Amino acid sequence: MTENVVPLFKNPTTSTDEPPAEAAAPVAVLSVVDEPPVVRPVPLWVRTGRTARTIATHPRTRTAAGVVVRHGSYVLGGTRVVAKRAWDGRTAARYERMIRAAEAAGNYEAAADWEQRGAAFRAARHKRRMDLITSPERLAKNAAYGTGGTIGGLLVIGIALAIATKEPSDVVTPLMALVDLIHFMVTFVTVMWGPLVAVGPWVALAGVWTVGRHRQAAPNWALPATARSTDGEPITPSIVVKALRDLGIGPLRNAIKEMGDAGASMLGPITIAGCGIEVDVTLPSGVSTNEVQGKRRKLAENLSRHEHEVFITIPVAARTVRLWVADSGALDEPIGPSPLVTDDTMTADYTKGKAPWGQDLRGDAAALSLYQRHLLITGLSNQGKTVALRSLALWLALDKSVQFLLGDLKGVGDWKMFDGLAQVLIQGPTDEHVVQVVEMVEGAVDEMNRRIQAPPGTTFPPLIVLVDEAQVAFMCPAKDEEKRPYGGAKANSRYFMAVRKIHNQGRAVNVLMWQGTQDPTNENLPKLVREGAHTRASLALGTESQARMALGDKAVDGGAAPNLLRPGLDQGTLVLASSGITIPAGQSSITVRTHYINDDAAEVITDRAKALRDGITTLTVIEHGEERDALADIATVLGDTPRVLTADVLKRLSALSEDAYGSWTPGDLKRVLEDAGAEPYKSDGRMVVGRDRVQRALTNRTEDGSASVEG
Ligand SMILES: Nc1ncnc2c1ncn2[C@@H]1O[C@H](COP(=O)(O)OP(=O)(O)OP(=O)(O)O)[C@@H](O)[C@H]1O
Repeated sequence: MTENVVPLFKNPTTSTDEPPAEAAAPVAVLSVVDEPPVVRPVPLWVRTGRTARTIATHPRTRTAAGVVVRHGSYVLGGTRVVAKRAWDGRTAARYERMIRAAEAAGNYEAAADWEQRGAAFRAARHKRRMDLITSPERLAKNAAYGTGGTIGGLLVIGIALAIATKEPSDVVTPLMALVDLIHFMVTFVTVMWGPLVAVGPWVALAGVWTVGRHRQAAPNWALPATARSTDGEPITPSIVVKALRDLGIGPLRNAIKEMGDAGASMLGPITIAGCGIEVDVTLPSGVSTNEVQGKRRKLAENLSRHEHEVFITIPVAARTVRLWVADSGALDEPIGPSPLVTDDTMTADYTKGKAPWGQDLRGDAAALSLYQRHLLITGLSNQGKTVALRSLALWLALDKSVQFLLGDLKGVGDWKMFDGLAQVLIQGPTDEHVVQVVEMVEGAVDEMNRRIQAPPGTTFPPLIVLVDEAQVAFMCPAKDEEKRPYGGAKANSRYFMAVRKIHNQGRAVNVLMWQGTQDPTNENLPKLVREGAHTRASLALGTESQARMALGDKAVDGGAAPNLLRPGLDQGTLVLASSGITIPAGQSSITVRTHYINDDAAEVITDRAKALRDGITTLTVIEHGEERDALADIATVLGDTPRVLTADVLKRLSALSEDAYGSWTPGDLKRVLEDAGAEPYKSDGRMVVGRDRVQRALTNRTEDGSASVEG
């Protein structure tokens, strides 16, 4: 086997099988042993220091120190509190403090009131003191009368007893019983005095310790971990005052210091509001409401809450901010299902009803009126915009008079349940889809114009023109044959102009524009379009400038902050500025946590909505070349003018409907007029169309509509 082994080393000197020959022979090995290193002794003071540090930093030492400091502080703090209470009870200190607090808060009326109470207290105290001067004499007299009376009374009882028992010695029996009682009490006190003196101070100590413990009167580090953790702590007036004091607003801090313990006088009552509390704070003069609003995060942290759990709004009262503070973590709990899902008998009323959308932060139902209001919902991607917009449409669909034209420029099926319910449903993200959606919106503009021209008093069914992911339309680069862009925000941009027209004039004739858009910028959501919406809602957004785009400056200046919602965590929570919802007085917006209606539930609701209507065939593409009555259109463009040049008629026709007449030649016009018996004729050497001829032809023409044309 050994011949098969290939050595891996040049001259292997050892083999695993045979030990080397020299290893067998004993060899005397001399080796140099290094001197052991000289270990210098550590000086005593260093060792002592180290030991002291080890002992001082040992967890047990720290725990022991914490216990000692904690309980010592409880006693000291409790003594301070008890002494202060006693001092407050006997002096006018409380009144002085309240006067200072009221003055610091700028509330001079309250200051005067406290001053009056203080004066009354002093007068009463003075009277008591004056009474004391004459009291020893009265006390002595009273004692003499009392003793005499008692002895007299006991003697009378003794005489009655002696007569009854016929035993003269019984006269003093009651008196002797009193003497015995006094003797017993003296003996009792003598016996108990020692233990009382020994125990008394300890009882007093325990009393002040309990007061101090109750007030947590110890440094934070010395408190037990459970008391130290302020997470989820209920909000009390002193916590709010402390949080405000530590906001870093100089005048506020000074005013609160000045007020001392009376700082809570700045606060209104703390009331339970939904899953949190609400309190109004009247700020001292010199502190503005928006200074406090600007410190939301710090205030939240001072209250041991996350930023999104604290809302600061400005109510009607002057110099007042309203704080809403959520119970810790309460906003992360889901809200219940929508009544649209739970109540399958629910119907809607476009004019008078309100869509059940969710809950406000107070936990009250948040319902939105959609009557004659254009709508805009924005938010970052995947925050619940489509679901929120769809919830409104689902409710409104339960009013059978409502019609929908629907463009979903994402096209992944979020709106597919509206097939068979909406008049038009375009779904898809491409430029072709945008073209279709633009034509759909332009169709709504035509409908709006027809409605506007209808006789006064005509009522119109609500027509909701809904475009989800509208930013795709604004950003679309496609142009039509005349080089007019479908997207963009120029004067000739087709989507932009159509939306603008509906915004300007649609409301009164119930043609309403609803748009959902993502991550707004000036490019994908032009200013005029943002501001044309009456109801503006925003889910979580990236920045304050986006919040301003979404909701407008007024709402953001009033405290609306969708940019502070947490993307991902606050899905479905939106900030809303609208006259269609009840917003607490003085606030400019309201935060709504919307119900989540998933696709399946949405389908159930649309099935109900479809059952309310006669079958609707939904168009999924816009048909070009609508049927038009050419002769009637010619009469329309002639108006009141007796004769109009054929060239001008052509121009006016193509302005009326580009699709139908844009490609017409003079020959086309001539043919239609000749067919109707109203052929053009020459006037002053130029071809004209005569109004009377057209009118006569319209009157005479047969019912089969021979003048209709397809463009
Ligand atoms: N009210 C709600 N409550 C809780 N979660 C919700 C709510 N609404 C939506 N969500 C969650 O958010 C997800 C995204 O919702 P949705 O599709 O409406 O977002 P989006 O903002 O329209 O997104 P994109 O802009 O990307 O289309 C849903 O799948 C759901 O998980």
